[in-house]
Amino acid sequence: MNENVLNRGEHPPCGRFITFEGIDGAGKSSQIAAVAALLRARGIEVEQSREPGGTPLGESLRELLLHQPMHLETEAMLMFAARREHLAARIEPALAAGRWVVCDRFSDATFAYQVGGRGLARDKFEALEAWVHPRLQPDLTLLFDLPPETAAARVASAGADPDRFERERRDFFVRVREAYLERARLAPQRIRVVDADRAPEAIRADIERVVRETLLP
Ligand SMILES: Nc1ncnc2c1ncn2[C@@H]1O[C@H](COP(=O)(O)OP(=O)(O)O)[C@@H](O)[C@H]1O
Ligand SMILES: Cc1cn([C@H]2C[C@H](O)[C@@H](COP(=O)(O)OP(=O)(O)O)O2)c(=O)[nH]c1=O
Repeated sequence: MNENVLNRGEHPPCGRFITFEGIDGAGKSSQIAAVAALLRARGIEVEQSREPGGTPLGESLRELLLHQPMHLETEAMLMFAARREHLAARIEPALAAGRWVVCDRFSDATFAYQVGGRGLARDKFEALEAWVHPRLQPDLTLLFDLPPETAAARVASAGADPDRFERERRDFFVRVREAYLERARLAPQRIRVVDADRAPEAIRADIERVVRETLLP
């Protein structure tokens, strides 16, 4: 038998999936670009995306989610509807083709914001997660952790019009932060807590080290 055929068949291409999480103002955005640049410099093909969003339909749902008042369960289902589309149209095809996906938020955000922050029943979250991605989880999640006061000051000094989530009070973000940390305790191998209450350079060095140690040969 032809050796090339055997070698090709043994290892189908499969990219890695990295997500970034944290309360609003944690400082994810610029660090995502840095991680994507680090990977590209290694010759890895990277797709950068975000949730809610990442597809034309997902971006339309994002507009509604960020600005339109709605029932909590509607909010949770629309987050997962956008995610279903994102998985089908972008994440799964990219990973299957060997590309890496670097994404600003995924289901840990629904656990933190809708379950932790707003009080969605856990079994409803678990049912939606099991429906939309029964097997897939990120290979690595970087959780940017910092006090809500610091994050709120950053959001305020950025000066943009706050959306429906950014307008929430301190106690909401205290609960969101606690729910993220709870999820990290449940999945310590996958979710790495990053101290985000530091200068951007220190955070960047930390997350580049974690990405190197966990995912790069
Ligand atoms: N480590 C940091 N220290 C101080 N300010 C920061 C830091 N990281 C980001 N910022 C600023 O805080 C604001 C929110 O950052 P951003 O990356 O948009 O957060 P996120 O995407 O997590 O909501 C921006 O104005 C950004 O310039
Ligand atoms: C993905 C996701 C986001 N969100 C919220 C968190 C954020 O406040 C908002 C948008 O996230 P994000 O894109 O991080 O906002 P920004 O770029 O303005 O920092 O959506 C949820 O409540 N549940 C979810 O499942």
